[in-house]
Parts: sequence; structure tokens; C-alpha cells
Amino acid sequence: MNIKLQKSTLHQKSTIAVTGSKSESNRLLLLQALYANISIKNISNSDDATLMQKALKSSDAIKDIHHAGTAMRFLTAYYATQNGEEITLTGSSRMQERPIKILVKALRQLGANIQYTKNDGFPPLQIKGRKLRGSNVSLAANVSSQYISALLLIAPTLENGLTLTLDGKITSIPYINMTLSLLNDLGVQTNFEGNTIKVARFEATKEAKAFTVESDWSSASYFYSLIALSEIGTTTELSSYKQNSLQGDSCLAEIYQEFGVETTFSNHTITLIKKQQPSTSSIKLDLKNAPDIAQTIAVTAFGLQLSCEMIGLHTLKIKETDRLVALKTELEKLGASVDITEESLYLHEATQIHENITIATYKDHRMAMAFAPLALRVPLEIEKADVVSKSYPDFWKDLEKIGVEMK
Ligand SMILES: O=C(O)C1=C[C@@H](OP(=O)(O)O)[C@@H](O)[C@H](O)C1
Ligand SMILES: C=C(OP(=O)(O)O)C(=O)O
Repeated sequence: MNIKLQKSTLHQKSTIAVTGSKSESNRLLLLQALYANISIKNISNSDDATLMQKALKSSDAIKDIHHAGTAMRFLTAYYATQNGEEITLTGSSRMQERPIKILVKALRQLGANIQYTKNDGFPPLQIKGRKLRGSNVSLAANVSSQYISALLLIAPTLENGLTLTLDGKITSIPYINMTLSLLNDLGVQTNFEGNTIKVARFEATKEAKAFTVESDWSSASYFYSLIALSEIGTTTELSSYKQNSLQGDSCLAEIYQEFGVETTFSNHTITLIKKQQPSTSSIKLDLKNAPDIAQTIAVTAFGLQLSCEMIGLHTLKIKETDRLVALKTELEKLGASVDITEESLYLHEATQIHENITIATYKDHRMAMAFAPLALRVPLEIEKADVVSKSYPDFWKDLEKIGVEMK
């Protein structure tokens, strides 16, 4: 399904309820499988969270988690600890190209029985669950924080807890802190100092533990972009958010000030208003702590005809697609000039934005959602638009609600 976006003007005021964070949801679903006293509210309706629930519920020997990175990594650790269970964990063709060796090696060091069924270092995995006896492991921390979160989530169930030593520069740290915060909320003792994380063993209790998932900040990024590209005074209200978020992408509130967007918090709602024109003609950011908003920011800067330099993007090559190449290709179709390296992107100030371009989405939800706000500048078409369901199934409905016209 392709969607044609007409050149649109946003409603002066709108209200959107954004689905729950997929990162928080998939952590809590895993913890719920380990600790039965947990209940979860405002769970994400994303494919990734639905696939996670399905995999955990089904008794099938083959679990297919499609494109869901967190489900792949978290379930690898989970099934490795499930004594007596034998499963094959697989995913989409792209998932079979996304590396998992660092996690598998760490789990094997703890005693896990995991085999690669196709290519060494990549899913599918055959996992024979058993009691893991190890309690100390070191692993590379510069490729994906999801390997670390996966180990942390099973850590309190291990006989002696777990001590992790992180080698190299730590990437996507807020996601590690999110995992530790949720463990703390459950009652687990943790300590993160320098490059060492310690998690104590934690026994299940009978006391009910209710968690409410905050709405997804990465999904909010597309509304930040829309407001940044709209006329002064345009406002949208998004729910349900917290001022002290566990999600690193909440740095959007600060970043988008430079694009002229002001954020106010009240009663679990954030109000975004386009206050002024951008305060600068060139944006410079290090996104090693918030990789998922890189595409949104690049497109906002392009739409506002600003130059933009982003570093800390070394993880983008192993996500749903090689996002650096995908961004360069699609922005240049629209008239931009973009330089990329292995870990950075430089967008030159645009002098034009071509109309009626069809944006390819590379099976990447964020390519579709990041480019959609350009409809406030030019008519454009988004290819295979249903790809958004990976994280935000209601995206196109909500886009219409805010005033974007489409067919
Ligand atoms: O732990 C998580 O929930 C996530 C961690 C990040 O991945 P990396 O740590 O691989 O950068 C992020 O990109 C992903 O969307 C979700
Ligand atoms: C990278 C992402 O997800 P995952 O790694 O969990 O597939 C994302 O949602 O942008």
C-alpha cells in the first residue's frame, strides 16, 4: 500500500493519544514471563510488542519474531534460561542479517546451549534451555545496548545474580538505564558504575506489581517534526507522557527548541507549539544516546532548509535497514546533498525540495514516518506505507487527525 500525501496545513490545535513505548512494553513482557505478579497497562499495540506476546504465549517450537530487534535479543536470553525447553528463534530476512554473536557468546559463557542454524553470528538460533550457572561475563558494548538489556533482564533469576563488564564505548546508554529502572521498580537491586553493572538475584513475590507504560517518545518525534514544519502558533497535545521519562528519546523536547518548538508538560500530556522560526541555520548533534530519532531530525532539518551534522550514528547500519544509506538516497531524490560516513551524516542546506517524489521505505517503519511531515512543504508519496505497524500502527490515522491530507 502506497500513500499519497497532499501538500497540507496542520489544524491549529489537535490532540493525539500515542501508543505505549515498545521498548518499555517488551522489557515488561519479558519480566512478566519471569515474575508472574507483574501487570502491565498502556502496553504498545505495535507489531513488535504483539509478536513478543505471541512468542511467549505459544507452545510452538519455532518462534518467528519478524523484524522485532528487542524480541529477538530479549527472547534469546529468556529461552536460554528455560530449563527443558527447546525452541528455534527466527525472524525476517533482515533479522537474519542483524548480528547477535556478542549476546550468544556472553550467554554461552554463562553456560547456555545455543546453536546457529544458518550463518555463524546471525539468527535463526536453536536454543536448548538449561539452568545457567555463571555469574560474571564481559561483552562488547559498542554495537547494540539490546545485548546488555537482554542479559540484565534474566540476571535476577540467575543463582548468584550477574556482574557484567562492558568493553569499549557504551552505546544507547538510556536504554540500559531504562532496563535497570524497571528492574529497580520491581524490587531488584542493581548497580551501574563505570563499565560494571551488578544485578542481585531476586525471588518472585506474591505482592501484585502494576506497571503503566509511558507513551512512545520515538513515535512523538514525528509530531515534533510536523510542528517544526508548521506555521507559528500551531499546537498539538500528545498523551500520556511523564516529565521524568525512562526513554532517552525524550531529549526531543530540548533538541526541537532549536527548531522553534516549545514543549510544556501538564497532567501526563505534552503540548508542542511552534513558537518561532529556528534559532540557527545549522544543527549539530551527537545521537549515540538516541539513534532512533536521527531520521526524523534529518528530515526536519531538510524541510526547514537548514544544514545538519549528526554524529554517533554507528548503530544505524544494523537496524531495520542501513539507515545512513537509506536517508542519503531518499533525501537526495528530494533535492538534498548528503555526505555520510560509517557513523555520521552531513546534510547541506537545501535550496529546493522536489515535488511528487516517491519515498522508498526499505521495510523500515522510521523511513515512512520520518518523511511524512514533508507533506507540509510538498506533495509526496510514501511507498509500502503499512510498514509503520512495527512500532506505530495508528500512525496514518493520527496523521490525518492532525491535518495531513492523504489518499
Ligand atoms: O533496547 C531497546 O528497546 C532499544 C535499543 C536501541 O537499539 P541499540 O541499542 O541497538 O542501538 C534502539 O535503537 C531500539 O529501537 C530499541
Ligand atoms: C531499531 C529499532 O528497533 P529494533 O532494533 O528493536 O528492531 C527501531 O525501532 O528503530
